[in-house]
Amino acid sequence: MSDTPFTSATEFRSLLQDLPQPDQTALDGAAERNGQLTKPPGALGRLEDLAIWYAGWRGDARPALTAPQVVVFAGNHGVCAQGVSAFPAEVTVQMVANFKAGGAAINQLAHAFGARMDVHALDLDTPTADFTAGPAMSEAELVEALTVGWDAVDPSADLLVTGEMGIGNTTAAAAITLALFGGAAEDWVGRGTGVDDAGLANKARVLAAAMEANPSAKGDGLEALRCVGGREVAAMAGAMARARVLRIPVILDGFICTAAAAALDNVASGALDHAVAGHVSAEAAHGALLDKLGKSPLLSLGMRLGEGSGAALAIGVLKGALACHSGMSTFAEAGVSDG
Ligand SMILES: Cc1cc2ncn([C@H]3O[C@H](COP(=O)(O)O)[C@@H](O)[C@H]3O)c2cc1C
Ligand SMILES: O=C(O)c1cccnc1
Repeated sequence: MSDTPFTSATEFRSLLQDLPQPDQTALDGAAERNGQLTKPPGALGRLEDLAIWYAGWRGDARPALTAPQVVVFAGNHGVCAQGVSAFPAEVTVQMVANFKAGGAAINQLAHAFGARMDVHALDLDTPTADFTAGPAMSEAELVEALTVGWDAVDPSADLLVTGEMGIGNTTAAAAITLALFGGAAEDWVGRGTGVDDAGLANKARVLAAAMEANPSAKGDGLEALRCVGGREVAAMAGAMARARVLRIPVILDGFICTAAAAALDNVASGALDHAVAGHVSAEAAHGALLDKLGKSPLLSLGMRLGEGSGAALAIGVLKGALACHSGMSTFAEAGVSDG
């Protein structure tokens, strides 16, 4: 039995209307400390903003980052019947076994940056319905997936990365972004695991059919998650919302993770204030999506993997920012002239 504070999409929606804010005293204290550290003002660039942002959410002007959590959610997609991926759907369950055995990129990156990693496979034997014909999920299925995500967050974590594995999910993510931001299907599709030009055109066709079959997805984050998303995508949204309630900062990963985040932002503007963009992936529309959300990526490495991999790398950047912020001496402590 979960003690999740929502049992319906409506309750989840209203929970998002009343989210905690960062601690102003910690923000002020961190900004003041930042101004006293032994470096020219602003010389650590965005690392300074990152450290102050993190301090605000943690309620501590001089915080440490010692317990990052990476959670990878996996789901299967009925829309794979439309030939949207370069890989077969059985890769999803095979990769879950690989995650559990420690053999995937995200295992290595989580380990490299000192993060605990958890894997949650969501009903892999029952793919969501093909959303070119109607909603991918019922409301009960959506709530179940949001709940898995909500419950996956360790309350004692001090940073969250959500990752995903789900063959077909760049199509689901593109359908969510098309539903929320409009434009042409071609604006939001990308090559995912590596489809060719014909595959790209097919994905655009699938998106057009998805919008036709799911009018309620347009302009509504939760309906978009339900109708054209997927279980692992909804679970990421649930986990990010839980992190906000616990004031655990989040690093966003690639296109799919950011599409899940966009659904939350659509329901409640400001719902992503506790999140930074870890990287911009090579998936065609990720940069545009980050622009829509007003997020500037920390890294740009041409990655297009998902699994939380780009965000996991950015844990290193945030750790560096906090090592400087919390560990450096002030001008007074070091006896350095402050100009
Ligand atoms: C071996 C393998 C490992 C992966 N890890 C993440 N993805 C990524 O690729 C999938 C999305 O691309 P598409 O929409 O084209 O299917 C997702 O599972 C995503 O996490 C992988 C894909 C493969 C093949
Ligand atoms: O941007 C991503 O997260 C991504 C891109 C391609 C394939 N899988 C994930």
